[in-house]
Amino acid sequence: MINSISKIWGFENEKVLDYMPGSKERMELKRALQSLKEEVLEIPLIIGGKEVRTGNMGQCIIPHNNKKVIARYHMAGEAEVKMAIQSALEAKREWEKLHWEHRVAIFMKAAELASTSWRARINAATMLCQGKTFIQAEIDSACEMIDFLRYNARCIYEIYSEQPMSAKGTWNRMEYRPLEGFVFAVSPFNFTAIGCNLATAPAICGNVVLWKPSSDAVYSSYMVFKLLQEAGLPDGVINFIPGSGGIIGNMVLSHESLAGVHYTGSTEVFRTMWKNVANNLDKYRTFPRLVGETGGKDYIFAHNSANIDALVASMIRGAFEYQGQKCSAASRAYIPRSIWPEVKEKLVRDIKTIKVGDVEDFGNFMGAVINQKAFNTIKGYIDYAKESNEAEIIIGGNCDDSVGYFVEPTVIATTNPYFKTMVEEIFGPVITVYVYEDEDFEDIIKICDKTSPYGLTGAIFARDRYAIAKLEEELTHNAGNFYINDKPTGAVVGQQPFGGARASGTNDKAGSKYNLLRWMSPRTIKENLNCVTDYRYPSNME
Ligand SMILES: NC(=O)c1ccc[n+]([C@@H]2O[C@H](COP(=O)([O-])OP(=O)(O)OC[C@H]3O[C@@H](n4cnc5c(N)ncnc54)[C@H](O)[C@@H]3O)[C@@H](O)[C@H]2O)c1
Ligand SMILES: N[C@@H](CCC=O)C(=O)O
Repeated sequence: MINSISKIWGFENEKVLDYMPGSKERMELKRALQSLKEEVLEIPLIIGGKEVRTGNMGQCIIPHNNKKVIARYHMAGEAEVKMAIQSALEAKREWEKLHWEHRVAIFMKAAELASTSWRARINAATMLCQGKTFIQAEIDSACEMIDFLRYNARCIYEIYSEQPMSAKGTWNRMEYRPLEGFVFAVSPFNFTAIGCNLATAPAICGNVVLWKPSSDAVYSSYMVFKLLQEAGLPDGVINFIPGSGGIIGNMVLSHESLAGVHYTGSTEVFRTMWKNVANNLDKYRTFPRLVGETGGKDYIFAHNSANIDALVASMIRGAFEYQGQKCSAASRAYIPRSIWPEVKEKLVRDIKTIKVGDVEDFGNFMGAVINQKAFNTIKGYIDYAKESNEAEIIIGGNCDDSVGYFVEPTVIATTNPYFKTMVEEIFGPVITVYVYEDEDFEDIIKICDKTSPYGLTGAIFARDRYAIAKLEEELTHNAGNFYINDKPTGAVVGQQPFGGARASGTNDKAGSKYNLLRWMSPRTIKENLNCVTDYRYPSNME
């Protein structure tokens, strides 16, 4: 329908299903888990819609059952990267001309599939591949992914509807062109939804994409890719190229047609990519857009007026859900001395009840961490605290990688507000508490602000409104997502646009208009309806 302007109506977040015993969703999920484990999948690259096999293989294992291989995947090398760029640029010709309604319809269809017939399979894949409990998979690979797809469609409609004013005798229009070239989407292991959004947000704007998923999330990312194909994504619009980040990154970032990087992952890798782009700057046809959402050292700051039960529940959920492997995870806390004894007692009492184990047992609150490297890093931080005379382990601290990469939920208390585990991102189930004297409240806010280089999420707990106002004002720049009397995790698409600044990234707010605008290059078109036919001004006329 070329001669129409379609409206995309309101947006509602996908409902989080509760998986009660005996429920339909629980039975479907159990069946999907069983069926996925029965085969060892062989995952090809997908370039121009065709399966490509290189024979250079990686493997996908289950984090909580680390001898169990669920897939082997082919890794891209130089030839495949070249092929993927060529196929993307070929697909671009038709894709960018396709009327936006047809483009958007594909992603709305993908959301519908993810909400219905694909829900159990993608959630099961996320549980096995990334070690998520059913509820953590549900909020990620079902709800957040569906929300990203639907909300982006809605935002496209709103952006395209924004048109400039026109003075009498002229007609001004804004055309929201896709970028010239291709976009490189590079995703982290920890959210299936983020991988989907990194690849599809530029594509919904009319761009073509090379998608390199994390080696620890190839399995679930491949399922997402198959879902997009079923939804009707044309060949070559997104090309799926798992493999080594360094090898693929170096080749892609030095290509003249690189138009943008859509990245989520560690700060260190984003810095490497940015430097790589800077070194290649003279080659590019256009300045590439660099969008990167990176690490965090997220905090909970309590005032002595805080509701202690709410504080404790948020510390536990914020620090230990998905084993602390969220960029938003609470990993440092500032607690006033006057309430610490009660906070500590309740924290220890509740953490003792946390069940850690195989995520297929729906009674477990936590599973294993993603891989051996992460296990070793997290254990290293815990060992460091155990050996320090500035810290003590309040609860937890044991690690066991014999069956899966299990780390107990761990609370460290330190006497040094700049202790290593108060500063560095750990990305595991470890939170460090600094107990401050109540009268030092204002000084400690300043310390909280400058302790870590990151600026992603932060949560404050207080009932005193002056304290809330003070914290909100003083901590303006150290969190892009700031929570009052809530945990610092669990942002919802359309409700709390997500992202942070400082070392946490470019803060382009994933799943929002701000992000989508980065994948568009607007063209302003002025048409004169009443042409000037004489160069002279009226005052020049004799
Ligand atoms: N701010 C956010 O929204 C957000 C969300 C999720 C995760 N994260 C961050 O991601 C990190 C955890 O994820 P991870 O362990 O998968 O991150 P990572 O940095 O190890 O990897 C991210 C991606 O970069 C790729 N990569 C590695 N080297 C590369 C190179 N030289 N060139 C191009 N690509 C390269 C990896 O293969 C992977 O696909 C944490 O730091 C976390 O805070 C941030
Ligand atoms: N958006 C997610 C975190 C994504 C990073 O890992 C949250 O708000 O918890």
